[in-house]
Amino acid sequence: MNTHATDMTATTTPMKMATRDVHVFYGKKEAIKGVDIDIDMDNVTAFIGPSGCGKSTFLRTLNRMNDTIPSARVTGTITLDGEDIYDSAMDVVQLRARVGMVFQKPNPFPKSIYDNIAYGPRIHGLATDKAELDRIVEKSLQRAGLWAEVKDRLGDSGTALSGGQQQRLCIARAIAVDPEVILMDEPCSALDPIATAKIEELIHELRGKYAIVIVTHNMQQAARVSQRTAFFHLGDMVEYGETSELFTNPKEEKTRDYITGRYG
Ligand SMILES: Nc1ncnc2c1ncn2[C@@H]1O[C@H](COP(=O)(O)OP(=O)(O)OP(=O)(O)O)[C@@H](O)[C@H]1O
Repeated sequence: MNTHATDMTATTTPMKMATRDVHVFYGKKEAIKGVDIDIDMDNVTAFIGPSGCGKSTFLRTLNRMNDTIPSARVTGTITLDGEDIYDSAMDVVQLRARVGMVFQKPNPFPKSIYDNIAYGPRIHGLATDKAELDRIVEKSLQRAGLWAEVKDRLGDSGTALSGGQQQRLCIARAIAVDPEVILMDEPCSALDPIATAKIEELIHELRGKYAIVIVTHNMQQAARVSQRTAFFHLGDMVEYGETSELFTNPKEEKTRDYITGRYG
């Protein structure tokens, strides 16, 4: 149990995901050491902390992406709307549609822009005909702020777009299967400042429609895009609370050291 975590239970916003005593091991190495966190629908949650502290590892537990790493083992409980996502009855493909993910490096499929978006709805049977699929593609690209730029070239390859556009395409692809949660693992680290600003703006617009969790190295970015921040250090979640509070009045010394740059 992490005794330092800020008590967020006093808030009235609905909890979408909750983790209790979550540990992650890579072989014998313990990368996450008992994390309890509640993630609500209405806020963007940022995970910050020094390199190697376990932010990405913990993020990946939230949609069982760690299942793809043979040495990784997760213990503890993680729920989505109260349902245990590690239960053997959980359909992992379905789970990853409900809890979508956007990676550090934009990774569009080597397919057309249209097919990048249509892929998920097709395999999940979300559209009954072509017109409906067209509507999903348009709506997803609209939501990701990309429609105006690509509407006349939907047949072009997704990989021919700029890096920032590719990342918005990946966000649109996640949105297309109607997720409840979107996990973003340093989504701007490969982007220039203008493309980064567009993604940050997009995160603002998506807030409330999806529960959003973002891992970022960049504290200014966490301060700009999130309302809740969790600070990780050496596999522990040291502090979790309102972003404005955590950055101006941290409760833990380790958090203070990190945000004031005293921690290398
Ligand atoms: N696939 C893996 N196999 C073994 N160890 C791993 C693996 N992935 C991560 N680790 C280790 O787990 C720890 C946490 O790594 P993780 O990538 O989650 O940290 P992070 O905070 O996201 O770091 P960064 O900010 O540098 O991306 C590190 O010690 C890392 O070396």
